Amino acid sequence: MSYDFDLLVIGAGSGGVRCARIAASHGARVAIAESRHWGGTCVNLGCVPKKLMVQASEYGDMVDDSHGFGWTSTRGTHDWGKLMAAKDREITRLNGIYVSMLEKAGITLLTGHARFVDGHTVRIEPSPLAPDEAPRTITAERIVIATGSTPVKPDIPGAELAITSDEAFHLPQRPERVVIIGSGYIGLEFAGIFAGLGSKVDLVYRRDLPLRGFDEEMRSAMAEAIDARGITQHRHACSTAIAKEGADLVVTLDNGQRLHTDCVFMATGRRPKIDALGLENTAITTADNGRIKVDMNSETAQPGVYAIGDVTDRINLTPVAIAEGHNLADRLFGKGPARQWCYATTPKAVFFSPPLATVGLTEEEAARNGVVDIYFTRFTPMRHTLTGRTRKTVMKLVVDQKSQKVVGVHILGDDAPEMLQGVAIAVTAELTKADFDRTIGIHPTSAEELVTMRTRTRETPKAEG
Ligand SMILES: Cc1cc2nc3c(=O)[nH]c(=O)nc-3n(C[C@H](O)[C@H](O)[C@H](O)COP(=O)(O)OP(=O)(O)OC[C@H]3O[C@@H](n4cnc5c(N)ncnc54)[C@H](O)[C@@H]3O)c2cc1C
Ligand SMILES: NC(=O)c1ccc[n+]([C@@H]2O[C@H](COP(=O)([O-])OP(=O)(O)OC[C@H]3O[C@@H](n4cnc5c(N)ncnc54)[C@H](O)[C@@H]3O)[C@@H](O)[C@H]2O)c1
Repeated sequence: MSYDFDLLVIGAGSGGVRCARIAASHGARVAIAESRHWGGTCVNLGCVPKKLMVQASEYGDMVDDSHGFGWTSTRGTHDWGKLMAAKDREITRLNGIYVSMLEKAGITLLTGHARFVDGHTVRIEPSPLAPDEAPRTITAERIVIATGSTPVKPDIPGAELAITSDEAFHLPQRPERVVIIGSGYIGLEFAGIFAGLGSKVDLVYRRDLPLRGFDEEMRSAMAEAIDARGITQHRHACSTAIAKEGADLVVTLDNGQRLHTDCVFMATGRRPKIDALGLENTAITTADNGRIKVDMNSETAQPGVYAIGDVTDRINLTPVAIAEGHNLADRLFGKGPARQWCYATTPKAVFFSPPLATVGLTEEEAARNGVVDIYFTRFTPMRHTLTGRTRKTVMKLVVDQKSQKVVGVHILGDDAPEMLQGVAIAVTAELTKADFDRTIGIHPTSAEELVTMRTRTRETPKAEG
């Protein structure tokens, strides 16, 4: 049987674009379908605009901090419209780069919503990106689903009055008051953005500390950093309803509190995007949350159809989607060995101000494997000795006592993600505390603390069970 293409990729986000480009570089005839925006979530509604907004939110504090160094400038006011326009211009530029990069690679661009007709056939239907495009039917020997994920809101009365991160990138003006529900990545990052730009922020979450799943001690340090940023935390609280009262939105919490606000922001997670994908016309199976089930090779239950990135709900980060797409294309079309990655040491960063960056195991996870040596330090970074700002840097090395391997590194503080990328190489290479110790520091930096923590802070016994 002859097909129109060797490979059809559905979704031109982080994973799909890399998969298509690598497959084309191996000589495959490739098409890629995109229904909404070239570059996907990361470029349009995720990492890139978020990081630009985080950076925007840090200038006010920097102006204040400069006074400690003799400057006399004052903050002035922030122009939200100007920031949004600048961000949109940059995203439009990136959209163009993605399109030309794909075209230069000889990939056929199909603008529209893809829906499976069968395991080798897909119908491309008109979508917001191309409402007037005529529908087409495409066949491909292999198909990769890289359709990403989409925000979810809890099913409470008035949920339709709340926004998610999708809308937060296009608000016509900055809300003076924001209630953010959820204290994961998105909740914290936007709490930091709005607080830094001058909004009054209430952060509502269900547990005693933010960032479930992160190292407990770092979660506590983050809770202190959130306080230091002037954000009000409502712990052990769940929103039960949202209502409009006059000009205000009112969020009712299960502890009886009522929070008056201008904007309610649900940062309560995302779900895999499989809407109208026609999976029922294939043998593909999904889990309860819509995650497409795949095997170790990213292949679905439909032979020849694969899934990568957020739609598989494994590690939902851009570099992981890229790695999955690259590896799959190498395996399907490459001549040599496929490029491999170490997923166990995927570094992660939460772009709060200050940011938190982490690689490897938490203390709690490491203790399940055996006795752990902890090296912990908390200090005022040099800059803030003059600014007077209450902003600590916290660093933690988690060392497996028996092997002396550094199995986890956690940093909360200015530039933590920039510091951590290099350390992630050391953790991936399974280096020991002695390797850290024989590395000379760079002085004067915060990062030098990573190689100068001489005295063990404590020993954590092996966890039972
Ligand atoms: C607010 C926010 C901030 C984030 N910040 C970071 C960060 O700082 N660092 C980080 O590593 N990760 C971050 N992420 C996560 C990151 O964006 C995702 O993990 C990554 O984009 C996943 O890539 P993907 O290829 O799986 O899907 P996506 O990038 O979501 O791409 C999927 C594409 O498929 C298209 N599509 C969907 N269905 C169809 C269809 N039927 N037909 C055609 N096209 C379709 C979509 O329009 C989309 O363009 C962030 C996410 C959010 C929401
Ligand atoms: N810096 C980054 O790398 C970055 C930034 C943003 C997003 N992401 C990726 O995108 C994913 C999604 O981000 P996210 O912040 O939406 O998800 P998340 O899973 O990080 O956080 C969601 C939070 O909402 C809470 N929650 C869920 N249902 C709730 C409810 N009904 N009421 C109250 N709270 C509820 C959860 O307990 C959790 O703390 C992340 O897991 C991450 O993989 C990464």
